[in-house]
Amino acid sequence: MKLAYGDKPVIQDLNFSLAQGSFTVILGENGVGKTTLVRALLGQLRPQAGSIEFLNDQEPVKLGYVPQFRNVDEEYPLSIREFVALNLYHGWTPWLKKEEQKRVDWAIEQTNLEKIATRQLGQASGGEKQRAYLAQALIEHPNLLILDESTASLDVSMKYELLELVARLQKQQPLSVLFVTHDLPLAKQFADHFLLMEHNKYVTGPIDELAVQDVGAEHV
Ligand SMILES: Nc1ncnc2c1ncn2[C@@H]1O[C@H](COP(=O)(O)OP(=O)(O)OP(=O)(O)O)[C@@H](O)[C@H]1O
Repeated sequence: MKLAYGDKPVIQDLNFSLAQGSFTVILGENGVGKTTLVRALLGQLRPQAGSIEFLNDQEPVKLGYVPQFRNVDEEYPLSIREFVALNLYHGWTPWLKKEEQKRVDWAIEQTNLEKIATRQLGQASGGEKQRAYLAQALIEHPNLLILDESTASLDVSMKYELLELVARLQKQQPLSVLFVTHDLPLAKQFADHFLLMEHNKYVTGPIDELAVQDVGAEHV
C-alpha cells in the first residue's frame, strides 16, 4: 500500500496484516506516518496504490477511535454522560431510546465513570477525560479499536489504568486493538504484536521479538 499527501509520499510498500483479536502496537519516529496510516484505516485518506481490506468473516468491521489527548475547556458544557452519548444523537430527537441509554450505561460502566457521569467533562482529570473518549469510542461496540497516542501526556498510573481497561475489554469480547505510541515499556506490557515503521522499511512480529535497540532512544 502507498499513502501520500498529493505528490508527497509518506508510506511506500507497506504490507501488513492485523490478526483478529490481537493487540498490536505501532511504533516509529516522529513523522514516519503512523497517524497517516490511522487516517487511512479510518477512511479519511485513500491509498494511492494498494488497498486496505477488512477480512472479518463473522461480522463487518466496526471501528472505534480514541484520539490523542486534547485538553477540553473547563467550561465545556456537556456532562461526561452527555459527551459519551454524543454520537447517538441523530436528527431532531433530543432524547435517546431505551436501547441507546443501555449502551451509554454499559460504556460508562466499562470505563469506571459511573460515579462521575454527571460531572462536566471540563472538570474531569486528564485520565477521566481520556476514559470518556474511550467510552465514546465503545458506544457502537467496535471490534477494532484504534488508539492514536491516546496515553501521551497522561501520568504513568493513568496510562496503565487506561490500557488495563482496554486489555480487559479485548479479552472479554472479540476486539482487536491498534495502539500508536512512543512508549516502549507500555507497548511491551500490553501488546502482543508490533509494527515498527521506519522511512520505507516496516518490521512486524510478536512483541517479544521487538528489541529496544530497534526502536531507538526516543521511545524509551
Ligand atoms: N495533511 C497533510 N498534508 C501534507 N503532509 C502531511 C499532512 N499530514 C501529515 N503530513 C506529513 O506526513 C508525514 C507523516 O506524518 P504523520 O502525522 O503521519 O507522522 P507520525 O508518524 O504520526 O508522527 P508523530 O509521531 O510526530 O505524530 C509528515 O512528514 C507530515 O508532515
